[in-house]
Amino acid sequence: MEYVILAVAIAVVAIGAITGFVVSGRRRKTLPPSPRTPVGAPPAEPQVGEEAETPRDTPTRTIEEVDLPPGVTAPEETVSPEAAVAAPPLEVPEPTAGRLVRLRARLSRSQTSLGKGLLSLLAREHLDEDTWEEIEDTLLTADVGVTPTQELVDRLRTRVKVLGTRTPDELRGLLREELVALIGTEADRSLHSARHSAAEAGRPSVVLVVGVNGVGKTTTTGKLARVLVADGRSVVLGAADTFRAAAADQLQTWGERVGARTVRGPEGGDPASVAFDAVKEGIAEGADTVLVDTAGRLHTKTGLMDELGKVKRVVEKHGPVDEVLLVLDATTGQNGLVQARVFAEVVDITGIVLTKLDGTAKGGIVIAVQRELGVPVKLIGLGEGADDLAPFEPGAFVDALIGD
Ligand SMILES: Nc1nc2c(ncn2[C@@H]2O[C@H](COP(=O)(O)OP(=O)(O)OP(=O)(O)O)[C@@H](O)[C@H]2O)c(=O)[nH]1
Repeated sequence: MEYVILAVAIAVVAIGAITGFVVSGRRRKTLPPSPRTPVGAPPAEPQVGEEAETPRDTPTRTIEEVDLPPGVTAPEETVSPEAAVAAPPLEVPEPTAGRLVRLRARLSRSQTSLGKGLLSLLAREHLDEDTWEEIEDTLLTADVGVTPTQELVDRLRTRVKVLGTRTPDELRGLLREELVALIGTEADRSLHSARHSAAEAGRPSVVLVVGVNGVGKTTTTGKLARVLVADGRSVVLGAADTFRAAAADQLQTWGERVGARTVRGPEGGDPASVAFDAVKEGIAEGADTVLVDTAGRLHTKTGLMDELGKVKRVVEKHGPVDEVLLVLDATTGQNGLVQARVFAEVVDITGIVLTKLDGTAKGGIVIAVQRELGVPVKLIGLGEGADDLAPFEPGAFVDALIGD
């Protein structure tokens, strides 16, 4: 019996010893001591379980740059840590109502030459032929245009005669009425920027922004996004100016400031396809308005003008374009009218944006360009600031010119 107990005890001890050896052997295999490489010796082969070193010759990639393995899709709501930290707070643009009144001082050059010039001439005691000619010259110099100038002078002559003696207030009232009538109060100057009804698939309004190089198209598109956001619209921007490298970045920056997504394409890519994609994105997002900035083009270059027609046709595959805004630089005078004519032959212009009215004494271009195209001025640019684009109101504009 004692032998049996002894044999069992020996067997237990032997099994324990064998098991302990195997486990510790496994541990050793799992965590081998990291071999130190002697100086000058070739680097040792990496061992199983060692941390792989970052290769020194390849730049570090961010998480966005690393492709997912096939079959794995990225989660929808992934926000990169950088975006979460760096995203600047969204700006709240100023309301658009009364913007022109706020910016009236910016028309100072036109105020002095057109508004004050006319008032002081009309205030002369004797309104002889020479004075009427001076009035005419003042209007022509301010780019009012020949026919509208003639109409205005004829009406003023008649009314001043009827009036007899004139006080400064009466004169101001008279001039105001006639200038407002010349600009016109009947036209619809609102921008079609609301979503279409469910009957029209609830698609967004589409606004194309066109014009020659450097008139301020891209900045106007950016400012217009702010105008629309200020009025409660949601906006998608289309950077179809693939011609000028910086234009898409510029537009995207404008958009980011007010939370509007910018759809862009490769540099030098097909503008029509960017415009098409922007509208598609606007539909997918359920946006109110899609604003498409197009490349500046010389109105004398037939190929580029044809391309603009194509942009419009391609966008129309989603449905009719609601607005085509022609941006004109008010400081270019008669040249602006020539541009307007050529653009109107290629696309149906629905509204005019006159930029840089702060830098000219030729505020009369508002009247001339409307006459030229038979299309209303809808917005005016009065400076380089983000909220220096104002919806155009004839009464407020004339008040700014002649003082109220
Ligand atoms: N003073 C003043 N400057 C303006 C106004 N609108 C635009 N600008 C300036 O005009 C310059 C040209 O503007 P952009 O928007 O780059 O012109 P663009 O028409 O897009 O140019 P392209 O892409 O070359 O066709 C910029 O310096 C703007 O700040 C305005 O109402 N007043």
